[in-house]
Amino acid sequence: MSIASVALCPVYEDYWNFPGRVSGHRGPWSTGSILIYLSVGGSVIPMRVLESDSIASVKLRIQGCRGFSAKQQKLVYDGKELARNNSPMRDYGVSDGNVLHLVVRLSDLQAITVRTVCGKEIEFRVQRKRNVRYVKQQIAERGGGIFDLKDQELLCDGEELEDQRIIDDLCRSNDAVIHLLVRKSAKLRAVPVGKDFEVSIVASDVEEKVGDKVNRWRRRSQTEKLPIVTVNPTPREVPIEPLIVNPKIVLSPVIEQLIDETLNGLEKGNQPIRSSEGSGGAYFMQNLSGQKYVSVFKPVDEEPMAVNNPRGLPLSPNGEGLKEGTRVGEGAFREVAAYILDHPRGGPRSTCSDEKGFAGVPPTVMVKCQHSTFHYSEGFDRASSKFGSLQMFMRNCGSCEDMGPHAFPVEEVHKICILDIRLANADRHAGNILIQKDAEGQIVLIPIDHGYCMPENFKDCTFEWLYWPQAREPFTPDEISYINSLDADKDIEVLNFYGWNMPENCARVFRISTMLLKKGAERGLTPFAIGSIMCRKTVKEESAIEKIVEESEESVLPGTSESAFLQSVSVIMDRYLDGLSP
Ligand SMILES: Nc1ncnc2c1ncn2[C@@H]1O[C@H](COP(=O)(O)OP(=O)(O)OP(=O)(O)O)[C@@H](O)[C@H]1O
Repeated sequence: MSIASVALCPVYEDYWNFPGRVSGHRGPWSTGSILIYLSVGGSVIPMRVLESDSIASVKLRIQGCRGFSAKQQKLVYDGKELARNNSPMRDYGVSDGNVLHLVVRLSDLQAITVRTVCGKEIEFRVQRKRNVRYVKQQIAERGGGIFDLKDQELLCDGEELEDQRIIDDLCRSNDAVIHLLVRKSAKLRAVPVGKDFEVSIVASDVEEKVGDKVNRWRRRSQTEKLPIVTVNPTPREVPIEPLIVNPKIVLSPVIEQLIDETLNGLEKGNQPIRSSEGSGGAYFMQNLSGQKYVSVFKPVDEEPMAVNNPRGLPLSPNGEGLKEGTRVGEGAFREVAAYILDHPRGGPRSTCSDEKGFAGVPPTVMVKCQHSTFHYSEGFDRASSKFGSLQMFMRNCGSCEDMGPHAFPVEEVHKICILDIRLANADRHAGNILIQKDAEGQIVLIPIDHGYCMPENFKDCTFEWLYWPQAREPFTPDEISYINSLDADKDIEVLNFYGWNMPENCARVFRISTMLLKKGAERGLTPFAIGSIMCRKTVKEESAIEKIVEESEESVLPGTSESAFLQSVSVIMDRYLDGLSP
């Protein structure tokens, strides 16, 4: 966006009120003071900063003035995310008069915790736009039928909350304690905790009943027969169907069910709901009853800087994505590739298997989908379907952004470290790991959002877990044996079979990442040590792996085959790693 076009947009008066502002002219500002423009939601906010200000401090100032939590902000300049919080603005080339795009990730979901007196918890998240009745339905459903809908009463300040009351209004305007009464012998109490509220049951005999019912419900769902999907048996237009490029591919039952349930919801008229989080378009797809999200659809044309991006990000000038070495429109392939390559412990799964992968990437498939609620910059085009990734919606009680890492089990962190190192993930922030609790209350981490995996270079590799203590623990023998079983060449073939012919540069990065993971694990290096080799400390300072690649490039003659080049990388990498050992 040019300054000329900025002038046509409404300008907020906040400029005059920004803390730290002394007067209207540049004079009083110390050297390095620049005026930038924040473009957010169709408005432009001028802001004076220092070139030496870190990204984190700029985000904090935005938080102070606009109220958006720094953690929920994403700043984009010149088509790139300013992802390294400790780096100064100048390292990203931001200078006087530049326009930065601010994407705010507002949480769509309100976390609710129902806790029994015995400490058992039922956790779920509801969309903020939902009403009190919906919350009651969820409590009834999650409680395995113990809290009948008709028995529940939600109270606030002694007043009964009507079923139509919207959750967002309730949580925003009320700091008071909310009580949920169950007209049997149980009483629940909800207390606001930060932006969430926590509901606890005040009753003595509930726990056992909840356990029984939940178990019975689980048994029932396990024995339910999976519906068989028929993929467009007639030429009639269906709202969603899988994209299968290789006729040898047989969809696994879990993928069939995912598509089928999404189709049922669409055919019933349950609209996709656009997430207010994220820098691209992501839609929560509902099931038949409209009571549950079953999947998340991310259309390729709504990716950041793609033509129909709903977050107002400008078009990419050269086709490069928000992260270095990625391409706009390829995010969906990468999402699917991460699921395919997340092999179970026993090795790659067959196409019709739905065995869970080592890291637990949710089942993901490429689909073609049509709906008028999707974003079209130039109006809905009835004739066109959108292509994109469809991923199973994973029940969760928040993301790692909402919680300190200390409670995460080491093996849960390690499985994500292994995935990210292999795939040279350029977007592993804490919001991209969901938290679930299993039947025993143990934390399970779910990696999502793999649209920036397998880039063409290592420049933007970022791993949130690098700062977590678990990453400094050594790999277990089990993990090492999984790492030993990995084979980058075979993985590339597998992706080829699924129709993704990985570009040469991406394949090179992928092979080198796998090589580093294997060599590092063999030498007893921790995920932290290996991850540190892959990540830059600052925007400008090259990582060790980049230097290894550079040295290898210089050491081979032009026209050298890829395998000879990789051989050279292997030798230089060995030398580097041996130098690290005590
Ligand atoms: N499989 C999933 N199950 C449950 N929720 C999901 C799933 N995938 C994405 N989400 C949620 O959907 C919202 C949008 O997802 P998306 O990955 O686009 O956002 P994001 O991680 O914030 O993106 P970005 O990295 O661009 O900031 C987030 O709230 C995310 O937690």
